[in-house]
Amino acid sequence: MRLEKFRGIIPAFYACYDDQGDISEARTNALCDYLYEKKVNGVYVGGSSGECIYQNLEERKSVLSYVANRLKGKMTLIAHVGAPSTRDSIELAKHAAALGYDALSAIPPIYFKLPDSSVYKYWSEIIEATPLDFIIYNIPQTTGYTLTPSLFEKMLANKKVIGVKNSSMPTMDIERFKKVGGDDVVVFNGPDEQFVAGRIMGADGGIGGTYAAMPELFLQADEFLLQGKFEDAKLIQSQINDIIIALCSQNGSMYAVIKEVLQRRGVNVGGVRAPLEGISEEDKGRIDGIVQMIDKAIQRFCK
Ligand SMILES: CC(=O)N[C@H](C=O)[C@@H](O)[C@H](O)[C@H](O)CO
Ligand SMILES: CC(=O)C(=O)O
Repeated sequence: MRLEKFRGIIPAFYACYDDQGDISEARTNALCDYLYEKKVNGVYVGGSSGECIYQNLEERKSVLSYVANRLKGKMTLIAHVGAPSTRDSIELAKHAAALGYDALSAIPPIYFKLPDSSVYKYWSEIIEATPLDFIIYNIPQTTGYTLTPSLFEKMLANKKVIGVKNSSMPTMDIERFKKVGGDDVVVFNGPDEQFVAGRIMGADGGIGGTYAAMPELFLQADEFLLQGKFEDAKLIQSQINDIIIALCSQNGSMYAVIKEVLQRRGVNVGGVRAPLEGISEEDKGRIDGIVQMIDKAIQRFCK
């Protein structure tokens, strides 16, 4: 029951900037409202997609506040509080707890290659700082650190650890983490390109960086799985993957392209922060095509 709210489709929330590149409360609210309207199950705030790595502590705190003010009580709120130092991570964690977030999450320490003992200590100190539940974020391709089932098991001895958001590519990792944790933990699929496979291998839900560009399609994929319509789920995943490949094939970074897609879908969240690159003139025309792909897929699959 306690874990029931950590299921379904949980978009990773994007950084919302004004035209000067500062965090925008109004644009953050607009993204909140759009996602609420789409009936997603929750949001994951301040992760990779939130450009957390390019924001200072005050900025990250204000984003957490704006989202909680707008969405608290309307959907599940997960705060990503991973930061370079344990000290800053704890400060973010306490802020999220005071705002009433449903759970915390954090990547392992980055930059220095630290041993498992340091990773364990880092996560444990964040967890001890607040009463909130905690979701480990395993994303080896960006952090360079791979969570093993044995460290996961060790972390699970702490009852506040409720699961893992797994972004490694093998779907077998999802199956292994689920095996270690059983029904008492939630495992989220990370790679959006294999959402359907991840769910079949045992993921309870998904947290993803492209969900907000096309929430209708991920909600429908999840629905097909719940109904046992695997052929339909496979078809929609294939269509989603064509769209993700297009999102990643422009001059601008994937997030810049997604923000332009959102703009065309009626939500202005500004651009991306450097060193992420913005879209080019040539990208603009091609992004029209991506929006058409999304619209066509919605027409085809979503009733
Ligand atoms: C490496 C990375 O950022 N992974 C995200 C989180 O798991 C995904 O949601 C991707 O944004 C998505 O799968 C697109 O490649
Ligand atoms: C899932 C994802 O992209 C994030 O961490 O924000």
